Amino acid sequence: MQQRKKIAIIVAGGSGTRMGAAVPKQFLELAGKPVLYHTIAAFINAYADMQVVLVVPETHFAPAQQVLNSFPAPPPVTLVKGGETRFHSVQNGLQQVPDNAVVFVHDGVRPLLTAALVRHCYEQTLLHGNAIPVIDMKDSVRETNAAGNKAVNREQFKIIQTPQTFLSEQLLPAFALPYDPLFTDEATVVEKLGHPIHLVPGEDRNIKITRPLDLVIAEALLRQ
Ligand SMILES: Nc1ccn([C@@H]2O[C@H](COP(=O)(O)OP(=O)(O)OP(=O)(O)O)[C@@H](O)[C@H]2O)c(=O)n1
Ligand SMILES: C[C@](O)(CO)[C@H](O)COP(=O)(O)O
Repeated sequence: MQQRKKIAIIVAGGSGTRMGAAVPKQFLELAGKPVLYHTIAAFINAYADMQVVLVVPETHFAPAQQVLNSFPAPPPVTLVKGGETRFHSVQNGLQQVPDNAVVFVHDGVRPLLTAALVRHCYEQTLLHGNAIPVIDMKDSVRETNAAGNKAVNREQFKIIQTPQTFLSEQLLPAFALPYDPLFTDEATVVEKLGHPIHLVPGEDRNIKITRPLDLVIAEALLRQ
């Protein structure tokens, strides 16, 4: 199968409101290194020819550069400024993407993904055009509405993770669409252009660090 350029857009342009820390959560320490260090390392360890586009708030270029300087060798990373929402941060990152690439879009605050997941997403994208990692729901689920609530069959639902991975010819035109607040991930945007979305198994450990408890869980998982 023909190989393609590999570009990881790591979105870390948020402010971490729900974490409530003094600095955005992507710069907090996790097992002795910033969260972002672990995330970048997972991608560059997956493929020798991986190129990373790191999207950070314009106000945080200096701490982002410090993270990059802490690698044993300079990593292949381009810094790009974040946007108003996650969608706009992805749009900014996409400006660095060449044609004929496989593009991974990953939350900077999911530092525990494995290189195996990155490689599986790449291979599945070559076969299916995209690959979206998902895990099963563990809890019971109810739908709420104005009238009250009702149980739903959880087998019909999946929890969506990143890296959401696409051929560049699917992702680039999709992000020319006007912003819609329902675009909470890339699959939703690409689906809007009519592309079927190919789900692949995600990883339980690939949590999104959102609140203080998530950092405690991530630390425990890293020390396993
Ligand atoms: N304008 C934005 C908003 C979010 N993100 C990134 O998208 C990922 C997932 O977003 P989320 O967990 O919601 O991060 P925050 O927006 O920082 O958190 P909060 O919603 O609590 O403020 C994070 O890596 C975050 O940095 C981004 O690049 N640009
Ligand atoms: C992209 C994502 O991580 C998939 O689960 C999620 O949609 C991000 O949501 P957030 O509201 O930006 O945290």
